[in-house]
Amino acid sequence: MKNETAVAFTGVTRHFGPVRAVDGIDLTIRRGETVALLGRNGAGKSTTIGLLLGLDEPDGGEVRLFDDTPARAVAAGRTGAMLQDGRPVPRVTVRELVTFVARTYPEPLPVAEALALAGLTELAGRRVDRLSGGQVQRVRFAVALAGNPELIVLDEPTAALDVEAREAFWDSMRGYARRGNTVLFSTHYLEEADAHADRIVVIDSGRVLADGTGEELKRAAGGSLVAFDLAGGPSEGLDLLPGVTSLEIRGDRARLHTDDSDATVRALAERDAIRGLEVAPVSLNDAFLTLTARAPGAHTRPLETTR
Ligand SMILES: Nc1ncnc2c1ncn2[C@@H]1O[C@H](COP(=O)(O)OP(=O)(O)OP(=O)(O)O)[C@@H](O)[C@H]1O
Repeated sequence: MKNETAVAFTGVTRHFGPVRAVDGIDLTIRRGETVALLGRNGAGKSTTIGLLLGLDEPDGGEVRLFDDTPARAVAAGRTGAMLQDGRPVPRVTVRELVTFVARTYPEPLPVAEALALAGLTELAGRRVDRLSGGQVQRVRFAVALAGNPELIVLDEPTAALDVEAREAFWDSMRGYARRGNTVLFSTHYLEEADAHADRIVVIDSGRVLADGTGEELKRAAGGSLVAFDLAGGPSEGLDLLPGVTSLEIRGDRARLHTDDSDATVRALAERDAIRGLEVAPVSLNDAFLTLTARAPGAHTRPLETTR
């Protein structure tokens, strides 16, 4: 039977002196999934990606790509990558560059197809050093696709792109994913992770804090936010109301995180504490902050590992 696992991290660690850049990561990505690696600066995303691509070796644990070593999977063209480095662009045309790279792989994608997937057909004859930032990023995407990889790894692919270029980029990425391929991308942008990934893996301090869909993450971080005016009333006991997971008082306004907003609102109504009542689902932004705020030093259990 065909192995359904594209990426497998088992107990992977990578320390740089006292810095635990990757601190015991277990992660499995199935073929065909689009996964976002979400974390703030220094969370360990790039180190994780470097280990995944065999650019660096773990101190402990094991990384497997398609049940093989990362180095062999990359050399065979099964994995393509777009990393953060800003190499100077050569004075060749887009088509020449992609053709050159494609020839280094055993079973490359036809160049016209790589160009089309990256949205570069019209720009194929243009010199690479005469392109805009967004266009250069698409060239880098085409280069990553050249070997016809089953898995593509993108380290903050849309950093420094404007909204339009970003949308164009994600369109290309989805086109590639729709062919049944696997995508792993890292980002600081919560909205991007939610909009473009089937699954979000939140990492902080080199550990997986949460793993699930955007919806699951929001639920795990406390499903809804219920806010109301205290209007001089007491705040004691609010944190003990049904469903409430945390309480925050800002001036005269109370904000309750709850995983059962109906029960919380009923209890507030009984206390006659519903002035200026507002009930909203937790935004992914709030969920992310809640998750990472729990992080410092603590060995937080992954909140949702359902696969
Ligand atoms: N070669 C290295 N030598 C020493 N420390 C390193 C090295 N590479 C990474 N680190 C440290 O490991 C931690 C994780 O870094 P990493 O680059 O993986 O984070 P990141 O999540 O990719 O951050 P960013 O979003 O800023 O790119 C950081 O504290 C970083 O300073």
